[in-house]
Amino acid sequence: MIAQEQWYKYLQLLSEKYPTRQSVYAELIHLNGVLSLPKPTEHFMSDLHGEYESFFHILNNCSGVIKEKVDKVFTEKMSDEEKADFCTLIYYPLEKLTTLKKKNLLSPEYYKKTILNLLDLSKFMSYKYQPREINNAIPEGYGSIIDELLRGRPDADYVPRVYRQKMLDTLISIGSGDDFIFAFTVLIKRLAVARLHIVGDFFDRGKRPDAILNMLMEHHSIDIQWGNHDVLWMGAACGSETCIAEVVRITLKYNNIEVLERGYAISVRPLFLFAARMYPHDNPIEAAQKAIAVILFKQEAAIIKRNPDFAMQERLLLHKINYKEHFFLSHKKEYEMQTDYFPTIDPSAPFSLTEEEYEIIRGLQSSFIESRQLQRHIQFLYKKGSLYKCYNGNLLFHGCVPVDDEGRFRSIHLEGKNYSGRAYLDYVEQKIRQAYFGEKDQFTIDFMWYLWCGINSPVSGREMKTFERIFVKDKSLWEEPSDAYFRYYDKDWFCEQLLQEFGLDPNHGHIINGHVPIKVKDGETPIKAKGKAIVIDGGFCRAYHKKTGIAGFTLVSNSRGLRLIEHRDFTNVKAAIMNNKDIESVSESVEVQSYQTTIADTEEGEKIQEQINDLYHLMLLYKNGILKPLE
Ligand SMILES: O=P(O)(O)OC[C@H]1O[C@](O)(COP(=O)(O)O)[C@@H](O)[C@@H]1O
Ligand SMILES: [Mn+2]
Repeated sequence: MIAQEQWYKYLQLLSEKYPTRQSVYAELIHLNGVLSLPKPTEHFMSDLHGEYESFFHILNNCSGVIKEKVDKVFTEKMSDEEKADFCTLIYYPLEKLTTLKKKNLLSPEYYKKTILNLLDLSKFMSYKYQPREINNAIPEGYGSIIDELLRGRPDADYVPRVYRQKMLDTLISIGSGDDFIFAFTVLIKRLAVARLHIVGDFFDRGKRPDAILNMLMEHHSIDIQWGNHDVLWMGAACGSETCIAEVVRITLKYNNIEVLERGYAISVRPLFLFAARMYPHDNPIEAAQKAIAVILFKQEAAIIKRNPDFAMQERLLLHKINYKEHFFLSHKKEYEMQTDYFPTIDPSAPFSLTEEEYEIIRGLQSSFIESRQLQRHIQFLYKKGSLYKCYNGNLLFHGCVPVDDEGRFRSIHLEGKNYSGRAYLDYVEQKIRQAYFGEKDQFTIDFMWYLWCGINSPVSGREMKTFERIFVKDKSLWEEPSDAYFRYYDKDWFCEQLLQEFGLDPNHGHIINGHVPIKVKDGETPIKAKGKAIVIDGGFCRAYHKKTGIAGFTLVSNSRGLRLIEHRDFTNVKAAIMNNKDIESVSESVEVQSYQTTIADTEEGEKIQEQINDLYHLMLLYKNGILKPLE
């Protein structure tokens, strides 16, 4: 009864928005039309790892999709060179126009020809959008004119052509050609990719994660699934000293101090000064790396000791170094070390931080907490991000869902309770949010570090061996045991079980992961379990190109199915602008449907269907005189 009253109240409210019969009819007709449009295109990428330049280009060329469309529309009209030139204009309009201006090549004819071409391309690409959406995709201020132009080609042979011709001539003669070209290029990019999903790992290894985030903060439609490197930086921004030490260590390892100092105004000078005194024989970067690594392992020990639930006692390591005879003792075996010089470790109390080490980490901690730019970026990750996402029938997450050796969801004991499967991921997500927005108790902050490197962490799924990788020569100790998940995601039944666990259709859904670089050069394929799972870590970052043999993937989901685009190496943005040098990309179908998916099949479609139902009932209330419409 109550529910019915509430619904009636809701319909009354709705009648304020649609006060007349005509307005209800119009909206019903519109929404039913929308349901039949093809599903908008989604792009998925992961593991960007600070690789700003190539990602910047890929975002501008929409993973190669713009070139494909240009090839289709202008096959006969343009030479290959002209097409490449036109594409560069769309990718980098401001830079391209400036170059042309310098060469005195910007004539009224150029503007006219270019705007007409942009118009043709926009029209071709807007077929699957409703007019309202196209309008929303046009940058503010240009809406009505671009909309008018899109309705018909100014040189077409029918009545309104004179009118449109005049519009075009005027906008060129008053000098707004540049503005319109720019607006068209924005529109084209928005039409090409209706939704962008980034399946984790923005940070570390590459030079400019900060620039990537700045760029994505302007994106019109994006969601993010956090990766282990993201959670590490989120933990650092929450003030976890251990996460901070690890962030600083990785940044130094890749010689990326600029990200901290210029990008985030976090000074590493005190650490460098301290390290130079402690390790006078090393170069400054190496000294600082060692100094921060020792701080890191001391702090990790404190976390491990106070959190038995993490079951990481095996990762207490500093007491296993024999400081006199210079070896590392593991399972009763002696291993040679990279260094025997540990001036900040007292062998009788190896886990204790020195006064100076305390000071350094405290100093870094306040810089991380006070960095406005870092906090802005982390808030963006929280706002647009989540641990996993169910979107249009697919399941997106960076790493894994912990399972046992038989592939059954493993039960994880934390804070006095057991969690498994989806409930475990929900618990983890809630903790990640609590660490930033809720009560910052010790466990919650420690857990952020655990999520970075623990075997039960859904974003890691590995037991990391950072200490061994830095200090022990024998690489057999570098191997990182990983969750059985990574052995099972190639099995159909396993993927089906996982999709079901998340309430998705096991026959049509896909699992989309990042995290594990796919060694394409060794014949490995990102397509697992006949396409039920797709692992899209193609190694955007340069440091990993050798490992994968390529330079990243984009997975594309459109109304006809799924395809995977494999990107090749990229020179740089300057060459792209000056010589029209695009990233080479090869595309492969993953799944081709005989039917076309429409908006009715998507999540947005479900919402629209609900709106239609409500409007239909409002219409009945008007018809039966229960509510009185305005005449
Ligand atoms: O290749 P690097 O930068 O030395 O890092 C190696 C470490 O990074 C990790 O691969 C984690 O990073 P990813 O999430 O990018 O795989 C660890 O498993 C490993 O210990
Ligand atoms: Mn990862």
